Amino acid sequence: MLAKAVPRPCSGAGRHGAPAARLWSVGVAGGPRRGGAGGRLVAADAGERMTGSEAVPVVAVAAGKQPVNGSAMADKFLTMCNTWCINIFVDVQSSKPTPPTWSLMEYEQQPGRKPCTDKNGLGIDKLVTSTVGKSTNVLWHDCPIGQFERQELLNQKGCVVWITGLSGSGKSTLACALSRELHSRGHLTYILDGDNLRHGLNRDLCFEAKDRAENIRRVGEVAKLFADAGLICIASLISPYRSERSACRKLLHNSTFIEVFLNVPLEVCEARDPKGLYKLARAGKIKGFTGIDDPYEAPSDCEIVIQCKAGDCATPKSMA
Ligand SMILES: Nc1ncnc2c1ncn2[C@@H]1O[C@H](COP(=O)(O)OS(=O)(=O)O)[C@@H](OP(=O)(O)O)[C@H]1O
Ligand SMILES: Nc1ncnc2c1ncn2[C@@H]1O[C@H](COP(=O)(O)OP(=O)(O)O)[C@@H](O)[C@H]1O
Repeated sequence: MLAKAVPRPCSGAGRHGAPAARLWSVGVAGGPRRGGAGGRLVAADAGERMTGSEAVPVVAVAAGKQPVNGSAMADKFLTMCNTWCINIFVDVQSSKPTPPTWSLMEYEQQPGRKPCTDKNGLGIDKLVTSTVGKSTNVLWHDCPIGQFERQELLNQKGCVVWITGLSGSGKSTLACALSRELHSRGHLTYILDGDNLRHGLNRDLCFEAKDRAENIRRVGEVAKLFADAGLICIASLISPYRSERSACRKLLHNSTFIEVFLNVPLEVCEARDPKGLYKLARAGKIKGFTGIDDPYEAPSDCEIVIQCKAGDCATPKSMA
């Protein structure tokens, strides 16, 4: 269990006699991998400044204008970072009776990274924001618990298995079989099924080319998050366009995107037609149906091809 926050002076308090600012330093229990504060929580009104070099490695810098509760802040970070040290410096005008609420500006956790200090040495850096797509002034917030730690916890490597193929080719069936197989071997998986996602996240999209492209892009981004979470993410959607599939691949590290082409001829899919959609498409009641009057670009360089001809189709279990 994590220790409750016990306010007490931090290690650097009183050494420098810097008068202008009050400082809140919160040290969180050091962990085995990264070294740190020595396994004890310290949440202290230090009474004066302390520089990063005096403390355990500085990993966070914070500043703000509202009142803060040091213990709550420490608790919050204990929850977040219970495996190694995190120090948070909040600069306070000494005239104010209570320290301010912090707002995380920047943190660093990698050895050798430059500590966050401003020219006054208050441990406050300039905000570095960027423009990403249509979002301006956005800042990436990181957390010391990353993919590596999650993967260690789960004892597996996060990755994406991307199943592409015509409607009726067996994508969902294969995704379920694979999930079941991996689950039985103790692996955590999650399926992102095109049809299912169109009931929620992608309900605003239709089957026009630009909407399909957006559909694939979103699923790629979500799949990336699941892989980052340490899961084996199985994405199963038609994803008919090569360029969009390739863009999804680029979102992930090498070898963590496994593209599986369920190569089932249109005639076989059409003969199966479990939802009667091919029939409707042939009757002109569904426009732009993949394989009928909308393109499917077969992968040319995917990791796995599962060939399935009429009357010669492996069982989903053996495919998995
Ligand atoms: N016009 C058209 N073309 C193809 N498919 C259609 C269409 N309209 C509806 N459906 C149903 O939607 C499912 C495909 O959704 P996806 O999100 O996988 O498609 S895509 O990747 O955006 O192309 C697909 O599910 P699956 O049969 O599981 O592939 C169909 O049930
Ligand atoms: N390996 C297989 N062999 C024979 N039939 C299959 C196989 N995989 C799936 N099917 C059948 O094909 C139909 C379409 O499967 P489904 O998984 O819904 O495809 P998709 O998700 O690509 O539309 C279903 O009726 C399913 O039972």
